[in-house]
Amino acid sequence: MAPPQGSRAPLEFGGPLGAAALLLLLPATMFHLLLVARSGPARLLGPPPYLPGPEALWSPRALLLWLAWLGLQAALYLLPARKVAEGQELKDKSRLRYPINGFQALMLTALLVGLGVSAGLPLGALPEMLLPLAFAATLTAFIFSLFLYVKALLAPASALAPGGNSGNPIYDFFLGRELNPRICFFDFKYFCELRPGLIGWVLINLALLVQEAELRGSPSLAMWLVNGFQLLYVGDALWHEEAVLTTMDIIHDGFGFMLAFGDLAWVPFTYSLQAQFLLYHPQALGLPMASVICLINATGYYIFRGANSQKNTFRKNPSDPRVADLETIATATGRQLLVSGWWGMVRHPNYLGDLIMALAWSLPCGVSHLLPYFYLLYFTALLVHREARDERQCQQKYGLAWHEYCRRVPYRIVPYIY
Ligand SMILES: NC(=O)C1=CN([C@@H]2O[C@H](COP(=O)(O)OP(=O)(O)OC[C@H]3O[C@@H](n4cnc5c(N)ncnc54)[C@H](OP(=O)(O)O)[C@@H]3O)[C@@H](O)[C@H]2O)C=CC1
Ligand SMILES: CC(C)CCC[C@@H](C)[C@H]1CC=C2C3=C(CC[C@@]21C)[C@@]1(C)CC[C@H](O)C(C)(C)[C@@H]1CC3
Repeated sequence: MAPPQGSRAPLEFGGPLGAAALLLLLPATMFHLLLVARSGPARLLGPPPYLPGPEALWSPRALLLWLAWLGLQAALYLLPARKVAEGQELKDKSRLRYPINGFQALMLTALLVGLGVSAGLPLGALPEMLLPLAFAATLTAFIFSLFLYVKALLAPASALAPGGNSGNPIYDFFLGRELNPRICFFDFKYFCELRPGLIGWVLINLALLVQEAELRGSPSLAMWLVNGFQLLYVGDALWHEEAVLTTMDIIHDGFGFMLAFGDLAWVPFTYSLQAQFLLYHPQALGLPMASVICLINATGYYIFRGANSQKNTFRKNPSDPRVADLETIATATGRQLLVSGWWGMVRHPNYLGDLIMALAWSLPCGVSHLLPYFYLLYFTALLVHREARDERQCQQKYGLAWHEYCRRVPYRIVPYIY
């Protein structure tokens, strides 16, 4: 059994108490949002319209459907991949290998859903099952996180994450102990981060669009925009799948309840909130306003993609002609930091682009309700917190060079503001 490691790593999320609170608060928030989105007043800050009884949450059919979805995505993950990528170097100097077939999984899922619909599959009935499906996903996340916690007890010390090994079971269960839990080639964290939740999110959006068409004759322009923007975001993530290997979640965070619940339940059931809201609260959106919103989304996407691609290209090969002319700072680790281009504008240009897109996803829902702006509010808090965590890690990793970078690029996310 591996001894607890990293016990001196500073505790995050308010330590064990904070983690215990989040274990309850996160699922409660998700169910609150699901209930409020379909209620008339749709008040984000008001009480839920009713408290669902066990019969509204528990459905063997929904559980079966959810397990079948996970099974389908796992089977698609195991299909031959166009490429196998290597991850970052680990503590023991080894590198893990990852299949790059996420976009293929998205396409095959679309094909299967298309075939299902033409054979009579009632996709428009899915929105009625969101509550029991979310319950099944939450249950799965709890059980799966328990499995991950136990599995980590048998893992060698070198396989453990820097955080998540405090010795406090609740905290470690929440944060995740093992960095890259796997069975053979099947990497649980990498699979969950990009497949069932992200693809599930766009499928739920599509089902909401189909139900709107069934109810009102055709989908509204607002619904088309939300579906289109979020499909672009998910398609982009899967097209650039390899880039996820350099994100904080894969490199630094253990795999525990936070990510398991986040990936499997939170993403599909709360990120589809705008489409859920639109189904029950139709919005009239004119073409001029729709064009402005498209422009906002395109600007956000341009910054998000430009920044992420620039960093990934640079990390893979600093002499790549696309980044070779950029100014850099040398660090004691041998790695360099970009100090011009996107990364010379603010220290997290990719977060800025992501936030601008988040705004564009909410605007089609109008300004009469706060609820569709939940994603923007939550995401701002998540990214501000994430930026602070990354800042601490970079300070540790790069020391003086990081200070120099912060001096040269003083703003974190929004130029001249933050
Ligand atoms: N939709 C959602 O719910 C979420 C989306 N995201 C998105 O995921 C993406 C990845 O985010 P995340 O993993 O948090 O962070 P980043 O992709 O920004 O990665 C941060 C790392 O980048 C490297 N880095 C920082 N500054 C520089 C520089 N100047 N030059 C070169 N490398 C630098 C450092 O790692 P090193 O030096 O070791 O390479 C640092 O640890 C973002 O676009 C974010 O918006 C994130 C969370 C949730
Ligand atoms: C439930 C908690 C409050 C927090 C859970 C956070 C997770 C939902 C997010 C942590 C990092 C994420 C990323 C994406 C989705 C959300 C989670 C899992 C991402 C896959 C979205 C698509 C992007 O293009 C990306 C850059 C690949 C993202 C990577 C981080």
